[in-house]
Amino acid sequence: MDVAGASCRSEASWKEMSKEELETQYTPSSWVIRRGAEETLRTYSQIGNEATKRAQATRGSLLHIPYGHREGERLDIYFPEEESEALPFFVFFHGGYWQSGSKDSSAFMVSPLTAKGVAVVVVAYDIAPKGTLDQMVDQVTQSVAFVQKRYPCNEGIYLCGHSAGAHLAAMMLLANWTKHGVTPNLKGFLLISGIYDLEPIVHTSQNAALLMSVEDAQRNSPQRHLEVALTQPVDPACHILVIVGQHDTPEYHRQSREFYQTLHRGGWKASFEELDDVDHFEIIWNLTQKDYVLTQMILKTIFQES
Ligand SMILES: N[C@@H](CC(=O)c1ccccc1NC=O)C(=O)O
Repeated sequence: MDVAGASCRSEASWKEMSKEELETQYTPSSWVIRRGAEETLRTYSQIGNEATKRAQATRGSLLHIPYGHREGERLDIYFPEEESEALPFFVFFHGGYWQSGSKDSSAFMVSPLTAKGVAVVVVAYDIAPKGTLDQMVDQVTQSVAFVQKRYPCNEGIYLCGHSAGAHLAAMMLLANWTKHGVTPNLKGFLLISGIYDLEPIVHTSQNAALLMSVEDAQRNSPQRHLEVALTQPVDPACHILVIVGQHDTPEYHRQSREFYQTLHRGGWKASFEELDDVDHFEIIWNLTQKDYVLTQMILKTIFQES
């Protein structure tokens, strides 16, 4: 199958969907299989809250640290037992369609990662309606620059995001670091159940809070920019894992697959993983478990790379 043809066909496919179908495709909780949609969303918040409380009670941390001048520009850092500044830093951007979620309920992976000597940074950004997509992307860029400036001896910065947070992490592949006066030591990207082309979202109910125009969506779509990018502002040796759950929606599968293909064609060191038998929410809440396949993949990415 010729690749250009494939991407045209799939782009046409969301454009041809009814409003209802598009809405369902961009509602991950409609596709969960083990519990109802509401129970899933409740369980997700509950596990996130509990993991965060546990992380704060059991790990050395620096909480609510400003990385910029605005009130919402804060992050939490959780440390391994043995404190050092020469650590790998795993930086997490939460999901919630750029309009829900918070750092205070997103420290899912702190326990298993800090146990292996990784510092975990959980970033807050101004969600809609307070923040626009452009502002969120700028805030996330600032947060990464902040980590590099504060920990110049870090042993690598690994950016991870979930869903809307994976979009924000992916936008860092296009960031203009010179504007921020620092080049972060980016060693890996873990993009979990993400959205890389924002245009379909404009036509869903999610846009009531986001108020994106088609131009805003296009400007903030890494899928669009990387297809035509001439330069790679991040070291091309940096490993990018594009990950999707078996029970993510077909549109989320398409977006992840196409983003991976674009990275691969662009010469990035990218891989694609579909994780068995997990939905959009379990894929993250399972990160509380040290034996979960994705926890192990993250550790392998951090420790088996030169
Ligand atoms: N309203 C969405 C919620 C959702 O997509 C979501 C919720 C928490 C964390 C991430 C999410 N998805 C993308 O950012 C749903 O019901 O599936």
